[in-house]
Amino acid sequence: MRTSMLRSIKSLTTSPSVHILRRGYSSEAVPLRKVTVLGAAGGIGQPLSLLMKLNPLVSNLALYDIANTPGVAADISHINTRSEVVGYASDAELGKALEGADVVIIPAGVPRKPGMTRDDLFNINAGIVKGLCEAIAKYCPKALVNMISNPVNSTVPIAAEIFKKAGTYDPKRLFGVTTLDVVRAKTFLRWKGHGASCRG
Ligand SMILES: NC(=O)c1ccc[n+]([C@@H]2O[C@H](COP(=O)([O-])OP(=O)(O)OC[C@H]3O[C@@H](n4cnc5c(N)ncnc54)[C@H](O)[C@@H]3O)[C@@H](O)[C@H]2O)c1
Ligand SMILES: O=C(O)C[C@H](O)C(=O)O
Repeated sequence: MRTSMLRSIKSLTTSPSVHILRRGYSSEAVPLRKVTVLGAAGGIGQPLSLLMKLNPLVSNLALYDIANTPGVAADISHINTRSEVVGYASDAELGKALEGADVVIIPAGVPRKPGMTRDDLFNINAGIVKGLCEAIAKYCPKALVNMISNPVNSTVPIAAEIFKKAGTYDPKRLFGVTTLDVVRAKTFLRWKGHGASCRG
């Protein structure tokens, strides 16, 4: 009886299914992490949310937007990866979207249309970012905040001021995505260097 039991255990521990179990066990050791995307249904928000859904480090994905959230959240939730997806569709649900978030990514706002300057964007996006950051200070003051909404060199300082006012500011927890501007600047400089006119 004892020998056959040992044999069974041995066969269990060497069978391919155990490797799967072991893998399953080790993935459970990955800590729970909630990521909230504010502006999740937009041109940037949708592919960004998809990438977050593919990230095995994310356990909970909260998708918030004032328009089109249910469809986007449903589509993204059908991807068979670890994280649970919940969509939040109105101002009244913003607190729930943010509660417990470890990381908040903000692509909410308007993008430039032909003829608009970054100043025009500022006039609209500053107010949007202000409201969202006030909610972050209230519902997830310790979260890492990654700003995408442009002009990012103004929206990050707005976020900083909101957090300072709320007493939650930590410069190590506030980020802005500047890659686009850096890449553009390099391209325009190269064009200048070659005597070509700046387009864009
Ligand atoms: N930093 C960068 O590298 C970079 C690159 C591209 C775009 N952007 C900026 O990102 C922002 C989004 O661009 P896009 O192309 O996705 O625009 P978009 O119009 O496609 O999407 C914006 C989304 O924000 C939502 N939104 C508006 N107000 C909101 C609010 N108060 N709360 C939550 N959601 C709100 C809209 O409903 C929409 O779904 C723009 O400001 C754009 O300039 C930044
Ligand atoms: O260039 C801009 O200011 C708008 C555009 O959506 C972008 O951020 O690239």
